[in-house]
Amino acid sequence: GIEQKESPQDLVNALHGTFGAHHARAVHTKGVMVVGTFVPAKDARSITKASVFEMGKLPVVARFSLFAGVPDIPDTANGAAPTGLAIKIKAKDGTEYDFATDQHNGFVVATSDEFANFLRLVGESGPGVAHPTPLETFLNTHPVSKHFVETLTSPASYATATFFGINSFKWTNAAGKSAFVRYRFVPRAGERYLRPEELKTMGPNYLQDEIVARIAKAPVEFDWYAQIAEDGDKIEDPSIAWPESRKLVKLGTFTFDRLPADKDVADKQTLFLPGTSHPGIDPADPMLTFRNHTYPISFGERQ
Ligand code: HEM
Repeated sequence: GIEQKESPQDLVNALHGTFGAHHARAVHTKGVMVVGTFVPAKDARSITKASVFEMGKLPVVARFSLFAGVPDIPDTANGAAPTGLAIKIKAKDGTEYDFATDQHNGFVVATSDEFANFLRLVGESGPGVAHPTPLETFLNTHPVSKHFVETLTSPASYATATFFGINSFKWTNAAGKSAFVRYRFVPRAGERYLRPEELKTMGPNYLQDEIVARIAKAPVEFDWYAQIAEDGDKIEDPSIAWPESRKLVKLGTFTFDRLPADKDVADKQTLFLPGTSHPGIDPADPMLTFRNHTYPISFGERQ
């Protein structure tokens, strides 16, 4: 495995150090919750024995969010991207299947230790700091991270972005055959992102307001796919995307059709744990296990 110097609490502290201390999510703080259903696709069972794919239609809660750990950040600000989509499927046996994904195919760095370092550099490179800032110096020697920040996009709507699971899982089917997979959630509405000059014309809550208005008129749908790794694809390095030529297996469809009855209660009480094991589904990237230890710390601090 990969050695970790920084603990989950260190990462929560690093997030607060960069974005500010408050009693809300340490990152992806500004968000909007939606409610709906999941319907599995039949091909899912060819690659996993997970029972969630045998239960028919199931209830789902989900949350769209901006990246930054800043509660009132404008949807148009630097730090809003990459936006996130977290989903929880509530299975009939009480099991919860959770995902927390974002808009960029590939993480900004490879490990949780590097993420702590990156967050501190962002914190040291705010307005008024002389150029090159510590962050600029880092980016000039780290092409993968530089590519990440230079290729961030702003969706026209939360319903028109593709969201990526980024970290790898090992899936095992009923015959005992395993494959490494990464998730993606593809909008039925089609992808659309804003040009910088379009983004400038948008209001500070444009994403949040638009998704609420859209769902009031018609359901918002995403298809869930597993991208299947081939030999040589990086399993433990989430900063390296797998080639687009890799096979995609459709796993099912999410339909978000309303808001939760009490949105503030739902937001506060919901914790997504994206690195949980289930029969047929095992985390294969140490960052997933790390995330499962980190999110509950932030959850505890925001109760
Ligand atoms: C070492 C790496 C990471 C750390 C330390 C980290 C940390 C956190 C923390 C502390 C939260 C707040 C949890 C809560 O209060 O409920 C959070 C939320 C979130 N993270 Fe991460 N994260 C990491 C990697 C990732 C990656 C790779 C993705 C995308 C694939 C991601 C997507 C999200 C999303 C979408 C949320 C919001 C969940 C919600 O709406 O409740 N994170 N993260």
